[in-house]
Amino acid sequence: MWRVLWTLQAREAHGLFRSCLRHASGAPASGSGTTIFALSSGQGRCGVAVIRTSGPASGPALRSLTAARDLPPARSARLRLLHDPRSKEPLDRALVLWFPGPQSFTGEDCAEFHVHGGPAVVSGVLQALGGVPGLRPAEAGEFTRRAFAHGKLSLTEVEGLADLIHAETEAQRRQALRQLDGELGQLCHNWAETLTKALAHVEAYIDFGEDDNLEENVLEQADSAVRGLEVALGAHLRDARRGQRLRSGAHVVVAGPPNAGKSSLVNLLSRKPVSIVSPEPGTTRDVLETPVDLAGFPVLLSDTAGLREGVGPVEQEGVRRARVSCDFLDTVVAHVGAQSPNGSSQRLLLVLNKMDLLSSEGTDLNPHLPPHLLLSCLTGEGLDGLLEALRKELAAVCGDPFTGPPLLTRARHQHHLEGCLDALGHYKEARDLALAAEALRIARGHLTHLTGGGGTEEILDVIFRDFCVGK
Ligand SMILES: Nc1nc2c(ncn2[C@@H]2O[C@H](COP(=O)(O)OP(=O)(O)OP(=O)(O)O)[C@@H](O)[C@H]2O)c(=O)[nH]1
Repeated sequence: MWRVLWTLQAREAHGLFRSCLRHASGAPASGSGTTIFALSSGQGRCGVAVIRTSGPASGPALRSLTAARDLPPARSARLRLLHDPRSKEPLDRALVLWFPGPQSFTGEDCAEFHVHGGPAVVSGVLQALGGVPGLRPAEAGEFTRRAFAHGKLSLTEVEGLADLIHAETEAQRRQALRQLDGELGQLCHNWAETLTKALAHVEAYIDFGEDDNLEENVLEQADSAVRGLEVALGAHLRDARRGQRLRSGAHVVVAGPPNAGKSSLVNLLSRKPVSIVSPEPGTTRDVLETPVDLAGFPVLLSDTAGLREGVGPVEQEGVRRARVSCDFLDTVVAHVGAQSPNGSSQRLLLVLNKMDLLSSEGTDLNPHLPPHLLLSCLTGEGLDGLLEALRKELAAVCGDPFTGPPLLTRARHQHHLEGCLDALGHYKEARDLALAAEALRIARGHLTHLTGGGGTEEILDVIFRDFCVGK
């Protein structure tokens, strides 16, 4: 009796999860409603431009522009002459594709027109589509929103897709792709299933506590599942800000004494003349920031004024700003020169520049220096070693998207995991089983919300705002 009860609950939970996904955006669950169209490739002159449609009038639109009675075979490219259905004006010779729903990106009937990428061709085809009854231009992110509404993507996958479109470095791309592949969503789904089982155990005990047919130790099994989940959530929350840093970029500050070669290093790492380099000490007076891709990680690199005392008010202000930069959270400080920057509690890489000026025996190096790297900005010697050391520091600060577990990439994820953990705490403290079961339901609700179930319109609006028209 107990096993049957559990199976039903697990199925119900799964069905509920899928229907929450469908209803979360308020969009229709089937291919009814309007048909949208947009240029899905980038703006501007290009070899090939892709125009997509999604919705029930996709088939009629495709037939109309190709002046054909039949649609091309599903998911197979065909070369067709496109016409404006109203003026009969030929527009282009293009590849067309037909994706009948639900086996399409959005889950609806979709068509694609791969046209030559000249602005006149693109605008001609868009105008022709605008003249087909039932079609209207798509809004930003509307294709993806429809995919979400039809359960084709979970919310974490939608976020992964948005991140992939915006990814500028290899590590960002890797993290986004993993999220788009559903790793984070799957993890949450597994955790939610663990809670569904634990909840089923508790409810079974409430209903059939004294029943001989009830499996033994059901409450202990629920307790042990909750303990395991607490450990797993705790581990992810300890890493919580890494994934967010990987999305937004880590901060690397180059600090040190005047004339050490800080600006030379910033220019070398960013491969552009960001800062003025001069033999005169005290050249850099302010904090100069530039975004760079360091070993695949997105980084905001800061050049700073040389740290020294007894200088005029302007340079003193520069020194103060340099120290403030070093004190930012999540900062890696590449300190060029022999002393540690005062007051910095951040991760520190000590780099000794101008190694080309050292004697070949290295006898002019202080033997009591802490661990350091040698570099010459002039010759480039030691640069590979510095980049590798920075890669390791950044992987520690941002998480490693190549080998590590799926990262939490948004404050929203952190919020729901904290809420889930909090509810598990209430479960343990609950004085009766009904309250314990309710705490498990709340905990599971947080995980469901994380992947998009029961999401509110406002959250969806924020997430879909990241998309461009045509995606
Ligand atoms: N020989 C040698 N000279 C270097 C090297 N790196 C930088 N320099 C020179 O050192 C001088 C100072 O370089 P900067 O990069 O302006 O030094 P800085 O630390 O930014 O200086 P401040 O603005 O005073 O803080 C310049 O003349 C550079 O050409 C190096 O590796 N070897």
